[in-house]
Amino acid sequence: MDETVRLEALSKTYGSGDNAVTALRGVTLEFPPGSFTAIMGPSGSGKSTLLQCAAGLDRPSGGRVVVAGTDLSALDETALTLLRRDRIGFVFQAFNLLPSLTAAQNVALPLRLAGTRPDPADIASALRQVGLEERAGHRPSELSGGQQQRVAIARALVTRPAVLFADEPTGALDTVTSRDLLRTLRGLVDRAASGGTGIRTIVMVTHDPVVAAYAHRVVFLADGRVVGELDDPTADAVAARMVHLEVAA
Ligand SMILES: Nc1ncnc2c1ncn2[C@@H]1O[C@H](COP(=O)(O)OP(=O)(O)OP(=O)(O)O)[C@@H](O)[C@H]1O
Repeated sequence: MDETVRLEALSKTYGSGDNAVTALRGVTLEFPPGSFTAIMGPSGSGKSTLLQCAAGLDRPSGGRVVVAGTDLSALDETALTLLRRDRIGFVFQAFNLLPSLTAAQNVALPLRLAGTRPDPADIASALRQVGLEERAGHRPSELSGGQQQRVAIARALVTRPAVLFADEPTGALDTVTSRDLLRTLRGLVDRAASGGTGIRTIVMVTHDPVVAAYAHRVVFLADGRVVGELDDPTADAVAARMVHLEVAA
């Protein structure tokens, strides 16, 4: 199956009449399997809105989102919930782990919620992918911030989603921990691209050029439009583009 995520002429307007705010204005993008893309742009440029619509958490006002061959706009709420559960992973700045559960139990949660009996081998595999198999029995309070975020990523991976969406996943982490986590994310995509199992596509929103430089490609948004792309980005090149965008905004 073609697992590419496609955004086709995506638009989003919040509110109506005098209060209407247009957040996206005809965004067309593709996120093919094996790609790790960072979305950047000035505050208010539409980054989070793009991620929410692409992940099926919010409905666009116009255009289409196609995830692994399925047009999200054609789905009712139940079908959309199932597709999100089975095909899409999310990681946010706040880790949202349940404090009373161990790392392994937190990772198993999406499977339990889906009514499946978790296979311990799958839980171990998800924790191994983020380098945390030794800490399976630890509760969040016994883990560092970076380790907690790794558990959140393992939890997103356990359902084997087609794509992982991440909104500022390193926002709450220090520099060293962020770097480790980003290497892990990049490694997951690169390993899958070279024939391994695991997550094949990551789309990540960030404000930080250093974070964006871990991606294969950076897409720049301004005022709800795609205004540029950079392949094999360096932090300096991303920062230079951002200065232009901030000045123009
Ligand atoms: N629920 C909402 N209701 C009304 N307007 C909204 C809503 N969510 C976002 N907006 C507006 O849509 C525009 C894009 O917002 P969005 O959060 O997508 O931008 P962003 O690039 O992620 O910003 P930031 O970098 O500050 O997080 C902004 O003008 C914002 O005020």
